[in-house]
Amino acid sequence: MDALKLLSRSTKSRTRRQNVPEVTPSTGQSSSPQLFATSNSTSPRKRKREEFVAPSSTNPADGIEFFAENPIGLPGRKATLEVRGLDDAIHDVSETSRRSTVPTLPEDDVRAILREHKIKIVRLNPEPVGAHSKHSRAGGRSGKAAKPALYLQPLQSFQHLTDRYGITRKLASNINDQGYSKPTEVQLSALPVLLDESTPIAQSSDLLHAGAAGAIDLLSIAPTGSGKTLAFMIPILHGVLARRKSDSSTGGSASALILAPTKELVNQIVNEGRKLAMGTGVHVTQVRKGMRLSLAEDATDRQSSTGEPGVSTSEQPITKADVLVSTPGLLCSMFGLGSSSGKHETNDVPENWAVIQNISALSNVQALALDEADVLLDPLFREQTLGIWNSLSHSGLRVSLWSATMGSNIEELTQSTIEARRARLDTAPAPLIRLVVGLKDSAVPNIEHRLVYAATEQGKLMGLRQFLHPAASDKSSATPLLPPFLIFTQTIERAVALHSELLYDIPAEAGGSTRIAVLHADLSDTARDTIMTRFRKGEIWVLITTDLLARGVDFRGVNGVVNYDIPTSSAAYVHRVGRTGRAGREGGVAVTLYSKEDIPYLKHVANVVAMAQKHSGVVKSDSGLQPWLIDSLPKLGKNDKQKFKKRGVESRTSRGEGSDPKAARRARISSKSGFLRKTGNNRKGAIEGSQRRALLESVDEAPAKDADNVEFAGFD
Ligand SMILES: Nc1ncnc2c1ncn2[C@@H]1O[C@H](COP(=O)(O)OP(=O)(O)OP(=O)(O)O)[C@@H](O)[C@H]1O
Repeated sequence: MDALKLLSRSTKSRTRRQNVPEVTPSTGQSSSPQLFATSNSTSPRKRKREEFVAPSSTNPADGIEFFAENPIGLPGRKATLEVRGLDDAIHDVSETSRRSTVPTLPEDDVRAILREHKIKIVRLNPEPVGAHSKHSRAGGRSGKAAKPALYLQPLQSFQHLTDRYGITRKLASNINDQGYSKPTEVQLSALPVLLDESTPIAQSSDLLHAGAAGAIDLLSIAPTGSGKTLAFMIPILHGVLARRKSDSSTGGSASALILAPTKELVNQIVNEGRKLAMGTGVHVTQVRKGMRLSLAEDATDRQSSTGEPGVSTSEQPITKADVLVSTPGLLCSMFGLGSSSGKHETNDVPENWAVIQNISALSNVQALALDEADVLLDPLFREQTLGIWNSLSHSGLRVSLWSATMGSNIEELTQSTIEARRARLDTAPAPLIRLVVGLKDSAVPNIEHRLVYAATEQGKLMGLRQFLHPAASDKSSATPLLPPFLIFTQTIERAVALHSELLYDIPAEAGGSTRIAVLHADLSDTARDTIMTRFRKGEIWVLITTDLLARGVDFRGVNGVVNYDIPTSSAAYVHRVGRTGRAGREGGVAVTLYSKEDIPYLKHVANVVAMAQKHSGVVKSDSGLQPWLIDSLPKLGKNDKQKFKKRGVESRTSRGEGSDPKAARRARISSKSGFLRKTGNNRKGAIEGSQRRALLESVDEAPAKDADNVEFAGFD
């Protein structure tokens, strides 16, 4: 059954659909956006009859009832909590009466909920001894001692955002309008950490000393597609509104900054932010070249004398921005931040950076969120990201880092950056919290992984074509790879080559070559935007790309991901395949094609797949991952691993063409075999040779033929 033909069918042809599921991941909503809620969660301990019964003891099969309100009600609590929270004017409600509407769960229940959802929260930096003395230190890097877990009240329902955390009515109704009914794991745990001013950590002595209860720094590691954007966007918008209310003098200048590694992701964050901020008066602004920003009032005088770039001048219109969203590169070029020392490879704070200059337009930034933080702090972006971070001069700056994968080196770098900045600015320490949802560095459990051995490059191409046009005789029980899907290659050149190979594979009646596109960093911004829009609209069915789209980009309806070239690290695999199976949707398929050349590098992928299968409890016979395979795959040494992470399979790069031209030729994406290519080249050479000869002969004859007609042009 050809899935592409099937998609292009008109209403007349309704035959033979038996192989294709009626409901694919691209259609409709998932039943639950939560990844780890089990169907038979029970109350963690027996209770006395009159005692408050935690929602976790209700039948979770009832979906959202898992977090249903206490039906019995305790004295002073409302028995039921309708959606009325969204209609109440929150600011009229006193703190006490607000809190009284939301039951507080006993610690045992909190533990049970966090355990069930596989959430672990710890404080990384120890609480300073004698925090009341002005210069007490936060303790720098964490010691090796085990960190005790923190058990904070989870966000049981989005309605509690107003009732418990004082989110404005408009912001709450915007969340409601997005159709989010139940918080995902990262939301139910991170939102209270970031919003609640009454938690034990928020009340810790160092924070009270800083006069900033509720302010913490956060490292959040949660699976792909688990709703991290909402988890950092709500506190950011809430913070902007709260600051506006308490201090109108800095109005108009950005008080929050979100950094993300790619333009596509920045675009997406801005869209999400704008939907949430609608009607609140908060401006979520994407940084663009040549943009002029307004300043915090206290910085205006300074700026007018220095003529700092990127900020407002009398000739330029000012762009209003409360929340700025940007890639690090764009922001650096806007403010002329940079270094002459080349890429920053170590984990230290860049002392020699041309940094540590105060940027007036960013002097009011009090919240910094790093989305895909491990990439932003990877050597490629590290210098720019740390430069921006260190240039934010507000003493109350709080930072949150978000990703599905984060190594211990990123944790250490975060801690040392926070500590160095604190020492430089002489600010009070704040708790640094680490929140982990699920298993660190693992793929989401709700997608089906397949490893397919294709022997050679041509085998990979044939394998891919098989997915595009599965034979009618293929009775395999495997979930078919239905469009729309993404194909990842190692380099831009390979993406372009694969695109031209597959361009005419989709039948004309299905839309032909318009259904397939390639997206990479060499395209213009407009072309990239157009392709993204067409893919989101469903006009493009197969999108070939590089790792540019591996991170953060949310295409709700993507049914599958094909790793045409093997990803260069386990984190890269986790993120690539995480483009499907988002928000708990079932049915996404991740196929990794590998050739003989890939075998030395396959182990990291095989390990992630094995782990995902173990945790989902589903091992399909056609997954291509037999236990013997994992055992027999070679393990890469540290140096080779780093080299592979940086360059990928060398024969697929331009460097490989120089070092091993034969291997590079073999690695070329082409459906023709080496023999056919050689014969073709010989024939082409012969034709060119005969054309050249014919041309020479005609040139020799020409003067004789045309001698009579030629004008005399004088002697040279
Ligand atoms: N509470 C919720 N209920 C249902 N859907 C949600 C909820 N929160 C977020 N989503 C949806 O989940 C999808 C993934 O969200 P998001 O892009 O924020 O994930 P992410 O964790 O940032 O993923 P990645 O690690 O790939 O960047 C989006 O389509 C979003 O609209």
